[in-house]
Amino acid sequence: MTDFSVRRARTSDVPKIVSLVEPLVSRRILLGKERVDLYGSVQEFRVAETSDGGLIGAGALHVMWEDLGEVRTLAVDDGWLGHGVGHALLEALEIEARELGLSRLFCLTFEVDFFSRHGFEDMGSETVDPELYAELVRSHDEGVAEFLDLARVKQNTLGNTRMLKHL
Ligand SMILES: CC(=O)SCCNC(=O)CCNC(=O)[C@H](O)C(C)(C)COP(=O)(O)OP(=O)(O)OC[C@H]1O[C@@H](n2cnc3c(N)ncnc32)[C@H](O)[C@@H]1OP(=O)(O)O
Repeated sequence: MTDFSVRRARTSDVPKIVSLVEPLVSRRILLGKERVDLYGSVQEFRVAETSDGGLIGAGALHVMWEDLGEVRTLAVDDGWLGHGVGHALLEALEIEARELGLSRLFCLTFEVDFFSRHGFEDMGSETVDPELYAELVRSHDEGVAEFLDLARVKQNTLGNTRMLKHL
C-alpha cells in the first residue's frame, strides 16, 4: 500500500485530477477550477501515482510574488489517506518553491492539523505591508484575493484557515 511515487503532472492527468477533486469541490472543501484553467496551470501540478499508474493524489504550487507562493488543490484519494501521500506531495511542492526562490508559502485550508505539522502557522488577521498589498490587489486571481482576505472571497474563506509557512 506504500508503493507510490510523485512526479510532475502531464496534460493526460488533468481528467484524473478533475475526478479526484470533484467530490471535494462539491463538499466545498476545495475551490473548483475549470478544465481549461487546469490545463493552463498543469506545470504547477505534481501528482502521486501507484506503480500500476493509478492517480492517487495531486497538488499545485502557484507563485504569487517574488517571495510568495500558494499551495493549491492538494488532494489525496480517500483510499490512500494517512499513507504519506499528502506529505510526499507537499514536500515536492516545497522543494519546487525553494528552487524558484520563494521564502513564504500560503495555504487556505480546513486541514489545519496536517499543515501545522508541516510548519504552517495560522495567519490570524495578519495582512501584508501596504506596498505589496497595493500590487497584489490588482490581481484577478482568487487565491491572491484569499491571501489578502478580501471581502469578495469571504464566502470561499468561511470556516477555512489562512496559513503561512516560512521556508
Ligand atoms: C491548499 C489546499 O489545497 S488546502 C486543501 C487541503 N486538502 C483538502 O482539504 C482535501 C481533503 N484532504 C486530503 O486530501 C488529505 O487529507 C490531505 C491532502 C490534507 C492529507 O493527505 P494524506 O495523504 O492523508 O496525508 P499524510 O498521509 O501525509 O498525513 C496524514 C497522516 O498520515 C500519517 N502517515 C501515515 N503514513 C505516513 C508516511 N509514510 N509518511 C508521512 N505520514 C504518514 C501522518 O503522520 C499523518 O498522521 P497525523 O494526521 O496523525 O499526523
